[in-house]
Amino acid sequence: MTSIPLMIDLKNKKTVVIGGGTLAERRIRTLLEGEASIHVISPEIRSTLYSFFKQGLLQWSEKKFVPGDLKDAALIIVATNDSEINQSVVQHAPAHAWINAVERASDGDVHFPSYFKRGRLSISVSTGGASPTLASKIKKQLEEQYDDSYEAYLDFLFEARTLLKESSLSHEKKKTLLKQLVIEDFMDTEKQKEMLDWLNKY
Ligand SMILES: C[C@@]1(CC(=O)O)C2=NC(=C\c3[nH]c(c(CCC(=O)O)c3CC(=O)O)Cc3[nH]c(c(CC(=O)O)c3CCC(=O)O)/C=C3\N/C(=C\2)[C@@H](CCC(=O)O)[C@]3(C)CC(=O)O)/[C@H]1CCC(=O)O
Ligand SMILES: NC(=O)c1ccc[n+]([C@@H]2O[C@H](COP(=O)([O-])OP(=O)(O)OC[C@H]3O[C@@H](n4cnc5c(N)ncnc54)[C@H](O)[C@@H]3O)[C@@H](O)[C@H]2O)c1
Repeated sequence: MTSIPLMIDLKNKKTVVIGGGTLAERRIRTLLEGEASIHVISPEIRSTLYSFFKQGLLQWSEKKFVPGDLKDAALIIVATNDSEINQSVVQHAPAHAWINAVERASDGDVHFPSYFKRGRLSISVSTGGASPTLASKIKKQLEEQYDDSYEAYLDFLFEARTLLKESSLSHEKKKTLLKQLVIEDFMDTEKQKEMLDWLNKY
């Protein structure tokens, strides 16, 4: 399988999760960050998922999977501990839907990478299924390199870039400044303020 990384906005997109165990919970935690509309189909669900259900964060149908459950799904997470059921879900998935198959990734077409966020900065790591453990290890190393301070720095870069785009500065000057913002030491909040004040004049 050849995959490409893609950032996706799942807000209000119908996501059907078949199964309510450990793996379903891991996927649902990620999906909740993306504000997806989540519908869990499973005769039993873990207590954490039950509390999400009680808080109104997801819908839950307390029953076994039937093919009609997949109607209108944009994304389907196949996460039961029964291989035959998992295969049946994949077989009945509508052609338009994306599938994440936790038991055997190659049965689906979407992978979940290891990732972390620092505000607007997202860093994700995938090993193409070779070693999720290595992906997790690399992520931890990058988490140290790109620490919490990057959140504020990214907010600054966003604001500065927005001001630059709207400014009357020449195209060449804009290009030079965009490069300088990441080459020079603009992690310093004093320097950030000076730059924003300067940009606000143009
Ligand atoms: C990153 C992370 C995100 C997450 O799952 O949320 C993730 N797996 C994590 C952990 C982990 N998973 C497994 C172990 C046990 C040790 C080992 O095997 O190494 C550990 C280690 C642990 O638990 O710490 C076992 C395992 N994983 C997969 C299979 C099935 C298969 O290979 O087909 C099996 C065997 C199942 C079995 O035993 O039967 C498949 C996948 N796991 C993926 C992601 C996708 C590929 C990512 C990549 O390309 O690197 C993919 C394809 C799933 C998908 O996206 O659909 C998360 C790290 C969280 C973090 O960031 O800390
Ligand atoms: N991708 C990964 O990283 C990874 C890691 C470990 C395990 N796995 C695989 O993921 C699968 C799920 O593991 P788990 O630990 O979440 O299992 P689990 O036992 O915690 O949960 C299984 C869930 O499936 C539900 N279920 C069973 N039959 C069903 C049916 N007919 N319809 C709807 N729901 C049904 C159960 O009610 C339960 O909620 C296993 O097959 C395992 O091999 C994947």
